[in-house]
Amino acid sequence: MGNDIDYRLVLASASPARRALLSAAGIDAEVMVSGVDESVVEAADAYELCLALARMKARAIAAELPPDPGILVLGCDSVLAFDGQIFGKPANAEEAAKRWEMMRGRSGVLHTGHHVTGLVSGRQAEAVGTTVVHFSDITDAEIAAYVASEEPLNVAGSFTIDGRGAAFVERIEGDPGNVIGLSLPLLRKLLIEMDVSITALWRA
Ligand SMILES: Nc1nc2c(ncn2[C@@H]2O[C@H](COP(=O)(O)OP(=O)(O)OP(=O)(O)O)[C@@H](O)[C@H]2O)c(=O)[nH]1
Repeated sequence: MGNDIDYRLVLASASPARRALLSAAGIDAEVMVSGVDESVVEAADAYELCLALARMKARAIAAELPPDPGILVLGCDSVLAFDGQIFGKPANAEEAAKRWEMMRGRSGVLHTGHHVTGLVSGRQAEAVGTTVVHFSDITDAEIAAYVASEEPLNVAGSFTIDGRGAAFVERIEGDPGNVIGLSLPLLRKLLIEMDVSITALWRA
């Protein structure tokens, strides 16, 4: 990919947090939600699952776009690997509470799959960001209040590190953005694989 192309990013994700991370980093991504059925994807483990889903989301949007060499499509998917299980978003409040009863005082690994594809070049780059998350040993009352806030119902792993959930995460090992939903240092490296500088995506 040459440097004389006017690149812009299409984010194949409904996640407001992902869009906000990009915007804060100088990148105004156009959002196109793929609406793919994530349940059809089988994968051996959390790492493979989030990568396959990120790839599926990006490719679904890429297939809808005109062949513009400047468009790069980014798909992401986040899951928590905990105690041999894969936690996406909880099905309901009961599941969120049950998860926290298991997670409190222990740690899990938040995996976020990233897939970038160029429309005309057909080039693509993908990787999984992993961040270890150490949860506080919170009380039953705190779990009940957190679930009642509804925050944990819409996020992978039933927790956030930048919302109410921040009070319940002792520390992390790795990129915080990766937990929120998109790792910018990882995106930079994927773009380099495609001969694109992340600075080329910065708003003027
Ligand atoms: N703000 C915030 N959001 C989080 C955090 N952890 C996970 N999430 C969100 O949880 C959601 C994970 O579900 P995904 O299936 O990856 O993404 P989605 O929101 O369903 O959106 P799509 O990409 O369109 O599927 C994403 O929106 C993440 O941004 C966190 O610590 N903070």
